[in-house]
Amino acid sequence: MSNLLTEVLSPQELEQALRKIGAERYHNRHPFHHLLHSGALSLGQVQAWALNRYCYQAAIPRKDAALISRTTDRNLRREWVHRILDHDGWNGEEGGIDRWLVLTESLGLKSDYVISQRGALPATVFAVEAYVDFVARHPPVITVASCLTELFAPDIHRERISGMLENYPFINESVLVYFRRRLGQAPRDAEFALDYVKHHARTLAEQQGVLNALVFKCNVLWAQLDALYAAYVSPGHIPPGAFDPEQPPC
Ligand SMILES: O=C(O)c1cc(C(=O)O)c2c(n1)C(=O)C(=O)c1cc(C(=O)O)[nH]c1-2
Repeated sequence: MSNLLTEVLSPQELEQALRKIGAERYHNRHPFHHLLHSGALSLGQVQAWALNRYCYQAAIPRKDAALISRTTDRNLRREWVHRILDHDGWNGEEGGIDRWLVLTESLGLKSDYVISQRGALPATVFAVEAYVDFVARHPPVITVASCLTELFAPDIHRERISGMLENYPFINESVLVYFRRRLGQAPRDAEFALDYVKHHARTLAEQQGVLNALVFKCNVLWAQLDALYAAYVSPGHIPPGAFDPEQPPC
């Protein structure tokens, strides 16, 4: 939960409060990302990150469909639908999920295994499903706000592209094409979402809900990295059935 509001904020003040949450809680601050971007991880640890992160990618179109199902606003539906197509692909063009599978394949993971999500950590599955469930249960003004983490994504994507290219022999440009594409998509999506929230969250309750939604979403992202850290960095307890770099899946 974010700090409790005592009075209605202007749209500019609401934006400032949202940006403050991102500055404090976005997952660019997580130690796992610092290890990932600085080249400190082994191939097995990078594989674990990529295959767990696949679960997030695969859930994004489902949560966007849940959002669309809840809105009576045609303009919002029309604007939002491209997000699903960006991930799933459209008209013969590959989407973000295909690009993610290029990344996991080039790290040596079979797509069937990645898509099955069999090797995912329990906490990844819970966090990702919590996001889909949150969006299905809340009204659009709140759920649009939950994707505002994307305001902060381009910086981390840029850092990831340059850090991983520089620091890992098994990473090259073609592997990171997913993130290059998101550099154009995320700012467009985030700008629309921010504008929508600033115009539609007018009451104290709505504004509080919007701030809480962004905190919730930062927690969804943070919890995934906590789980990766605990399983693959320290103390290194890999849950039963989860991907084990020492015993690659057959
Ligand atoms: O690599 C990242 O750190 C990162 C973060 C986020 C985010 O902030 O939720 C997204 C993405 N990537 C991403 O690639 C993506 O497609 C995406 C969609 C959404 C969303 O909430 O709708 N977030 C994100």
